[in-house]
Amino acid sequence: MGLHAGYQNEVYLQGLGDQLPPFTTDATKLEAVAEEAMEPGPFGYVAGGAGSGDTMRANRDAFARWRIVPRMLCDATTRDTSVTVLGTSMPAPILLAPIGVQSIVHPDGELATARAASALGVPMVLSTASSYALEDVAEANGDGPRWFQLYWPNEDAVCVSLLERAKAAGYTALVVTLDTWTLAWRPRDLDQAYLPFLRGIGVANAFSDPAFLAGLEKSPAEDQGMAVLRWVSLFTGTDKSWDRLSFLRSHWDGPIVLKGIQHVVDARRAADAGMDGIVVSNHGGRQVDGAIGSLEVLPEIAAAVGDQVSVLFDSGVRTGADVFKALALGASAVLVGRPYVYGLALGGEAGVRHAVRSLLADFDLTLGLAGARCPDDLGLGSVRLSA
Ligand SMILES: Cc1cc2nc3c(=O)[nH]c(=O)nc-3n(C[C@H](O)[C@H](O)[C@H](O)COP(=O)(O)O)c2cc1C
Ligand SMILES: O=C(O)C(=O)c1ccccc1
Repeated sequence: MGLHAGYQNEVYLQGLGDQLPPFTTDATKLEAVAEEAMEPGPFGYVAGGAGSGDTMRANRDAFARWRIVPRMLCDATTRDTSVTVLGTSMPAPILLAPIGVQSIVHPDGELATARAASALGVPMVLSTASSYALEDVAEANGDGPRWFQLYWPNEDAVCVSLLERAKAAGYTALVVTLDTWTLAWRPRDLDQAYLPFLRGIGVANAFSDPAFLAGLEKSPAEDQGMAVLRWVSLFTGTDKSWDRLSFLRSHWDGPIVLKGIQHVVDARRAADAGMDGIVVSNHGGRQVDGAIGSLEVLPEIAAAVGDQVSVLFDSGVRTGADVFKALALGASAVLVGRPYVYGLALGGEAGVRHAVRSLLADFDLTLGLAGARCPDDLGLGSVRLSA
């Protein structure tokens, strides 16, 4: 048996003692379940996408078009889902995507996520816009694997300071997000006039950063509004260029991954720039409304650069079958976003654990039932485009 499939037995056995799982094991229903429990502002912020939601739908539609073609009599009873990506070994090719401002859904926010991730050995990618300082999240994460997501500040001193702090706190890889240099038109948030930062959430890394604080005339305690504006303006704009990646390289000695790649030419540029990895992602459909479904571009990007850089994938991963399909189409691992945030909203640390264990078990079982023993067994022959 695979390690994670054991959660299936655990759930059924607990049923003998009349105990049900804390909430649904169906990640495609999680959003509806979470909506009942969440405040409208935070729920809309998490669930929403750019514009009409077209790209969010495209992300899911792209998964539905690919079908798994199972194989039989493969002796897939004993399975090993573990992989090593960019020097980080993980129990399955699944990481927790960087999600900012998690305290809007649960007071423990990223601390709870960090504890759940560490208990499972699943890597978390901490957002620059976290609600707790990166050092506090690292402490909650303990020995767990962790990467840091960078929203690349316009001031080099602040950038270097964040990188040094992340390194010192044990984050081993840097994920540089390129697709969110300003927030898209998001009607769901606009209609409620709801934006977390303006309410002073997601600024913990700024307000604990000496280089950031050095640029303020008044402390955040004296003038929170000015401090928030400075933080927001640091991440707004596109003055960076491909040749500036060498700056990050010179201040970060671990792997660097570019997140938000959708065009094969950009994937090649990332490889040419000496990056270690990319995340094929459209930010969960939150940035360019009308953009192509992220899974649609994965095969061509993996074919173009898969032998030079680690190709990770996100946007729309919900089930074990989705993980399977992304790996078959060339990803070495996937990041999952909203599902674990709904888990956090519904049950704090235990909720994240349940949501992630459900995905791990579902993936492990799908892998075995389709006739594969490990992620490496998957390839283009494992799936087919349906009409
Ligand atoms: C509420 C929310 C906040 C997010 N914050 C960040 C962030 O701070 N940094 C980042 O790189 N991506 C952020 N993302 C994007 C995720 O990392 C990821 O790309 C996306 O959620 C994947 O799609 P999925 O939610 O369909 O799994 C955020 C996504 C959501 C839903
Ligand atoms: O909302 C987002 O998608 C996002 O990436 C973000 C950006 C800054 C702060 C918090 C989240």
